[in-house]
Amino acid sequence: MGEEGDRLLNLESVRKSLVRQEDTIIFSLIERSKYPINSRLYHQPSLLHFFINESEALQAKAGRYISPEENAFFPDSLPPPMLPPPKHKPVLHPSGASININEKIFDHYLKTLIPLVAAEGSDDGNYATTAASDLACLQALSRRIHFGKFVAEVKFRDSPQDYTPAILAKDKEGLMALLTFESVEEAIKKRVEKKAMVFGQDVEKPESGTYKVKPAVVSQLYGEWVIPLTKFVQVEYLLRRLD
Ligand SMILES: C=C(O[C@@H]1C=C(C(=O)O)C=C[C@H]1O)C(=O)O
Repeated sequence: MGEEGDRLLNLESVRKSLVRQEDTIIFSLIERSKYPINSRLYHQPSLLHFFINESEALQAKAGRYISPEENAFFPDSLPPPMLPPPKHKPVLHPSGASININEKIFDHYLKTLIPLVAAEGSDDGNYATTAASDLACLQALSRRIHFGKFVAEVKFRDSPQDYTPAILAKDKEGLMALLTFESVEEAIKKRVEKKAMVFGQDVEKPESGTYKVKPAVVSQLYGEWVIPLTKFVQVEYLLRRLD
């Protein structure tokens, strides 16, 4: 949401941001698909872990985690920002800051997603560029999934009378039903598949039907993982909304 704060916070603007974030996610996956799995990067002690930790320390100093849209993968012991915190009124309920499901995201990314998008072959030695591309994918996915906090905030503000009883009753299923819009989800799955076709095609031979990342994988990624986790974040946020 940034500086503009409440004025721009509505379901339409939040959904628009999610649509734009699809581009970032798909392009980052296309970048990762240049490299094979490169599993040495993930062996203990993990070079990827080190790469993310050090990158996050640098970005924390530059103020990345001042933004409520950003959640670190290794939030413990990050250095403080060099900038003063923003003066505008926070959009989210303060307890939203305690929701961080990056461990889940990291785990699923490593185990399930990399094998689906990585290039053929097992190791090309490009560990640093592969790690940089893993970080880009992870940050884009994490931002999208944690954006559920903003979606939930908007939905709550639009109809507190519907959400309040379910929050007070800690009714997770009821909250899930209230915040779900199946037609929106179906449209997202179709759109990301189409984007993967357009962004990942061979522009010289579009008829070849080869894509840098399989469009079906992207729509599966959204349907089975990104959307369910965004909804999980929404429920977790709403449960704390009246604390
Ligand atoms: C994000 C929203 O909430 C839910 C989650 C969605 C998602 O993660 O893409 C889509 C539709 C809703 O079921 C929304 O309503 O836009």
